[in-house]
Amino acid sequence: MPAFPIDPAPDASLAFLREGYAFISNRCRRLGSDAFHTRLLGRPVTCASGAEAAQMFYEPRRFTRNGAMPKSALKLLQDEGSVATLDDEAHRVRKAMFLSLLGPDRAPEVARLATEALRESLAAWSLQRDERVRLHSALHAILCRAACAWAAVPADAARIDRLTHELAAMINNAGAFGPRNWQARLRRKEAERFMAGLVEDVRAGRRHPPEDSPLAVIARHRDADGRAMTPEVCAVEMLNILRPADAIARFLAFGVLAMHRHPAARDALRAEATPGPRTHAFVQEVRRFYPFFPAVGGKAREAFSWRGHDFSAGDWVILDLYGTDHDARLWPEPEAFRPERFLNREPDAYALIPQGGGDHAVNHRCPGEWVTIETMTAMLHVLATEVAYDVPDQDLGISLRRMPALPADGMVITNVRMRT
Ligand code: HEM
Repeated sequence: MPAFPIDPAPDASLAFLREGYAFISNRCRRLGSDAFHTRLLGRPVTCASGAEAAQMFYEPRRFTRNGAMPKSALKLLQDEGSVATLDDEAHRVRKAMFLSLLGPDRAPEVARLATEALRESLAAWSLQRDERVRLHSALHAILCRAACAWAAVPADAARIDRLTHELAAMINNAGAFGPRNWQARLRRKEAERFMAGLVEDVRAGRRHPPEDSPLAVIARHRDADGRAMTPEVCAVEMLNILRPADAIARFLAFGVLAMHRHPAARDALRAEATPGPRTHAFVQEVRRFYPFFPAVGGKAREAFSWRGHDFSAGDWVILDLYGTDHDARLWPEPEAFRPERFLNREPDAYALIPQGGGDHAVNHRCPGEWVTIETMTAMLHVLATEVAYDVPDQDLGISLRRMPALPADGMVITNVRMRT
């Protein structure tokens, strides 16, 4: 007998699309349980929510990501051979490479490049006051430029423009099936060919990026078996470093929306001459409050028990990221935007999980978390303190059915002025 309640619907796929980010937590509430059994895409699955579920899910080596995501989404978001598809020693060694590139000591460098690029754009926008700036796409282009500079990817304005569109298509169409997904995959192939060519140039001595740049590190990395990655896998990992520019741009657009909706929270940022604890707390609350990845899936690698239910090897489990970040047991009044909850408090590794949970080195938790936090902190502080702007009439609504989510009109600002 299953230990958890069973969702009475024969297949919940349509309900998942209809309810989006709230799908798992709605059912957990209704069924009075932190986990339930259902079927998605015709396959049996256990969905689980909350910090204890995250602890169960992020037990090292318990789950693989292989077979846990539809192939159409995998092809756009990670692709074969990427760090996300590896397990055990192969994963540990590849992940260590990512952590050496993206860890806390490297994050300030990315934040500095991103902030410089932002300041340049702000100065340009302030000269054309009637310009409507759609912040999500504008910030994506800015971050893409900064990420290319940092990763040692040579790119002129046209190449950055193309790359920005290719990367955006990967994210926007990951949840789509059919022609839209195929088209995005074709664009991904173009980006991959370009990256693979750069890696071949480095290996042949035709190109000399800085020793500690992502391009150089990825080109010379040796996997657990002592072999270099193929140029194709190097290209996949280069995109894994560039593509999240879109993710950070989404969180920044949400951050600007939060400053607009909560002027007192924005004033707390303004009160800090340089980004300090209040700016940090604001960034953490943006990451907790606003939706990005709804959930993450894994397939059990061996049998284990949790809360009286026996899982078998091959069982499919989905962990509710968004619902855990809105769990009232962890976050009193979870639907209130309250940066103070993070003042002088570093969150538990299984409670705040917009980028996964547990230990970065031994499981699949996002290695880009430090870069995300540091970049958001620096850029939101600039947006709060160095410029003023108007937020014209627009649809600022966020549909929890649209994955990945965004304010409906992309967060438009106008009349950008430099603050003296
Ligand atoms: C808003 C920003 C971001 C969000 C919401 C986000 C979210 C996530 C999530 C949910 C995972 C999967 C965790 C799991 O499978 O358990 C992940 C993995 C990953 N992320 Fe991020 N991410 C962000 C930024 C970044 C950045 C800036 C980078 C790199 C520059 C990055 C690179 C990766 C990589 C390489 C993985 C796979 C790690 C592995 O399998 O071990 N992400 N991210």
